Amino acid sequence: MMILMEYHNPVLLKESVDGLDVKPDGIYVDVTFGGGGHSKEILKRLGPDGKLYAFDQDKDALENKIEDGRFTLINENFRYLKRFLRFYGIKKVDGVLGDFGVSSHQFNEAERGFSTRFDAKLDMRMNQGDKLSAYEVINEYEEEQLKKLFWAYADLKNAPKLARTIVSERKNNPIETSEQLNDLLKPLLFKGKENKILAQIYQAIRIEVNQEIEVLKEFLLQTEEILKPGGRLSLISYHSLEDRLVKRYIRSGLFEGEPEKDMYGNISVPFKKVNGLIIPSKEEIQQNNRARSAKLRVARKL
Ligand SMILES: C[S@@+](CC[C@H](N)C(=O)[O-])C[C@H]1O[C@@H](n2cnc3c(N)ncnc32)[C@H](O)[C@@H]1O
Repeated sequence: MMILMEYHNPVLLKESVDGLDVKPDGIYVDVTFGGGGHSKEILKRLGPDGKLYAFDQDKDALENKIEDGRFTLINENFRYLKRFLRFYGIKKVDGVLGDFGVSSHQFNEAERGFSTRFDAKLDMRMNQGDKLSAYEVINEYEEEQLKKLFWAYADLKNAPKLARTIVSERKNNPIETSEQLNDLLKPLLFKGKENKILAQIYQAIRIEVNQEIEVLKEFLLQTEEILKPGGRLSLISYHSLEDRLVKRYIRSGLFEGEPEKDMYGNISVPFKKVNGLIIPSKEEIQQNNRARSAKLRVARKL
């Protein structure tokens, strides 16, 4: 019997689309289209004159394109949000939704190399046309660069040892597959926690390959420019680095430090948060394990 795997089961669907406060004739952007779960929900709430633009850098997502005159799918990185909206003649929008990270489809396709569960070539590119893959990170990065990324993106205490081991192994043999990488690193990981730590290491490599932190910052800065006053930002993050950037940006329009006060002690900020942090219910996590680390933040453009 053939089992058809779902492309992706949307996380915090109702809560995140509620966060957009969809106006029937509004213009919205879903920057992480994937299987189109959030996009379909936005379209349901839009009237005949509404518009939805969606981005996904993975060409596999194109197979989920929605046939609807109000919908446009753009196969590009959302770091070019403003540029591509301008191409379609759009300067300002009513809401932007982002559901970051990888889709279940990407994670479950062995040859994409995102999962520790399969033996595959080291890859992890969300955009199959990108030059940098996990192979280059593991085989060509300096020991110091590897150490830094294991520290910064996975907070691993034994980052120096992991980096040293990788560099010494690849002098003899290139590390080409996930099985080779797993076999090399597992003996260095805390007994009983190997799989969990390995998943953190993979996530750190994935963040580097897809430049996720830089891309998120570039994207956030553009949302401030393209949202109309009162426009909504509804963003779902899956790891603390991402969530911290989103939280700080919503609070102060900055990624670090505090905003400057004027002579009266007032600060000028681009957004106001709409509610506190929203996380999935126990029921949602039971039905969809991928939801377990999700954090939703919603803000309104001032
Ligand atoms: C968690 S999935 C989104 C799932 C989607 N909300 C749904 O309901 O099916 C994230 C998607 O965003 C895409 N993506 C991640 N970062 C991206 C970026 N910087 N630019 C464009 N697409 C990106 C991934 O390729 C993936 O398909």
